[in-house]
Amino acid sequence: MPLNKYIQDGDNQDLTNERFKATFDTEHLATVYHGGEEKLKKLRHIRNEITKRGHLFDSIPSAHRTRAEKIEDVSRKLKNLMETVSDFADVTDNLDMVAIIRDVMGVDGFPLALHTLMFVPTLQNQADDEQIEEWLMEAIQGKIIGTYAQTELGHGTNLSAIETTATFDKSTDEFVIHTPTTTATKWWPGGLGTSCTHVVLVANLIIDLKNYGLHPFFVPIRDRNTYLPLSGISVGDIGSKMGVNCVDNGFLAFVNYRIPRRNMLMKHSKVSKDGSYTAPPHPKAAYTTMLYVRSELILHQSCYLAMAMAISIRYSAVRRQGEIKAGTQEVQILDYQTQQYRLFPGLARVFAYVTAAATVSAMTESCIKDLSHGNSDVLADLHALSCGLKAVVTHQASQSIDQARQACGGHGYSDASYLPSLYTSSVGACTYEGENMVMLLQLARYLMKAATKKDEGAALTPLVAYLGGKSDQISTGNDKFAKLLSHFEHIARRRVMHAYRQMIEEEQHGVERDYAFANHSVDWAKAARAHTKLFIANGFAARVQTISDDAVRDVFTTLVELYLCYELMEMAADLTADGYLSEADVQQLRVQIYESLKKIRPNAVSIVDSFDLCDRELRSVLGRRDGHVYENLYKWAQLSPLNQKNLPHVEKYLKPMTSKL
Ligand SMILES: Cc1cc2nc3c(=O)[nH]c(=O)nc-3n(C[C@H](O)[C@H](O)[C@H](O)COP(=O)(O)OP(=O)(O)OC[C@H]3O[C@@H](n4cnc5c(N)ncnc54)[C@H](O)[C@@H]3O)c2cc1C
Repeated sequence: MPLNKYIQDGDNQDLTNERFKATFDTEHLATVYHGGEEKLKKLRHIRNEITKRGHLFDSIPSAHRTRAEKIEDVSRKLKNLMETVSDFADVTDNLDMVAIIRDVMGVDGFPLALHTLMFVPTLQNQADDEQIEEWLMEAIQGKIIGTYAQTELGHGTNLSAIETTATFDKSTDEFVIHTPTTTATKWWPGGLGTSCTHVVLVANLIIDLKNYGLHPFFVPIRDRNTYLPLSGISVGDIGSKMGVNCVDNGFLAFVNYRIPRRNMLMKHSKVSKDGSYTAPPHPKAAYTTMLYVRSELILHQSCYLAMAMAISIRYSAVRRQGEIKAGTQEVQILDYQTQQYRLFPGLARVFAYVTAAATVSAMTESCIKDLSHGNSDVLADLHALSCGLKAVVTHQASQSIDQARQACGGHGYSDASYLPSLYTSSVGACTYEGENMVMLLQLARYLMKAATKKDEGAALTPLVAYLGGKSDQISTGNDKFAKLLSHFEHIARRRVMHAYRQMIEEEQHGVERDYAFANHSVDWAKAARAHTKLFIANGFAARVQTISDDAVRDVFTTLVELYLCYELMEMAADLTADGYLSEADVQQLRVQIYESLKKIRPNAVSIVDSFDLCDRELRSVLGRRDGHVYENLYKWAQLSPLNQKNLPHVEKYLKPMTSKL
């Protein structure tokens, strides 16, 4: 019995040969990747149930549809899904729902994406018990469809400049919602364009002319029967975008629109009938939704990257192009070291990010529990970390996906590969949920405080304890990765303290701290990246110890080795600066990368098989399990609507040019 369980008769022979090379049991790696036997079993059960339901599929690939048709297709599947999903899955289990949505909807989004990802979680975390009782079930059942409306035309990042107002009118016990200027128009919320009946609106709370800052409000915007905008509301779609075009991102403006006082989400802050305001117990209590969403985002990114790796690595085993020595047989492109160097670091990142997502999700859950008991000790650490992870993971995942696309040559550029959708969906996340550079600078401010503490000899929390270490103490312990991890610590410490010292020096010359920080923000952003990479690297390396299967642990160890060396080489200049490592040491790291590529090569296809992604989910002609790429690319092209007869552009413009009649 071959160790790779994805072999079937009739498959492309090159792919089958690859699968026979596996040194580990793909079932065992799939179990590790999916977080345990039970989870893998459940995922497969769900997939089988979806397979039985034809009304959850598309008959024509999405790439051949117009934007309106795509939105219609995903909406049909969504309605069908909502009617049956509870028969085969636990709708409150987030992992189940992520898998189902990815399978049925794909990665270009759907009108209720923000409803699931932001609207419902915001109600869960920020509505009080009575409000939850009133709205949550209807929201979960899709009787209320919502989104999260925060960004305005004029301001996204700078929340303090958000202009929309919610002014309390004591006489009627209502809030009056108003859009005072064009720039105050809400812009971007997913699903707002055509689909939502409600929004969680982020607006300035005004009581007796005093502005209490931004607060969330539950606001109906469309009639649930007619779908017409309610009086006082202007709403619509903002048009097509680089990607995620199955989401109808929208605009929204209000003219003195009234909602009851009790429509302010009041779990944390409250306004009573007489207009008195109660502040939240912890000023950042509402951050928990953000933490939750960011941990989800990291998980989504790891899935997108896993899909891109499965597509590009399988295709690279099927595709033959060129010869290593002239006159010999054309080689599988996966045999080129350059191809491996392009793809395998991305493969290692998949496992690194899955591990980081699981860790940060557990930390978030425990932080939310602590907060409910009034303990907010870890919130600052976790919030800062989540900013860094969001920025580093979305950026690197999208970079690796684009590398995967380029590594597939011309066919990678075709929508038939699904790589363009994966890239545009992944790269969008560099902007939403906190623009990446701004996220890094938020983490940098936390690191600045930590560096100050270190300077003052004060105690450091565990996540920044490395700042107190010394760079001349390269670990010589037995742990395989200890030395590499001490290099990560060195880089993070060096970058943080370098940015800090530059800033302090300016301060000593009379520059105010805010300006001194801003003048060194590039260095601070680099410090934030290094801090985040250290966290990911530590978690990934530690994960190896938890794997009991020897063969899987060997594969995992090689992936960790590649990950650590590759990320270190991306920051190589920091390693040789100040004589920390010699050129020869750095060359050794480079050699270790090439060795890891060689070790991964025979297992590459089996590793991506172990992601256990089915063809329906992958939506990629290049990434098909059976490897029959060429005949199916031909079939895919036949479905193009441009292959119809008598196209208007030909009839109206081209024929008159070419016709001799
Ligand atoms: C696909 C997609 C979906 C979205 N969905 C939603 C949604 O559902 N709901 C919603 O409310 N919003 C949504 N948004 C909006 C998104 O949250 C904002 O675009 C994002 O917060 C960035 O804000 P901005 O567009 O105003 O960019 P800006 O803040 O104007 O950023 C522009 C540039 O300025 C830089 N910059 C800004 N401030 C600073 C600073 N302090 N220091 C240094 N550099 C700075 C940034 O780094 C960036 O390079 C979505 C956006 C996209 C692309």
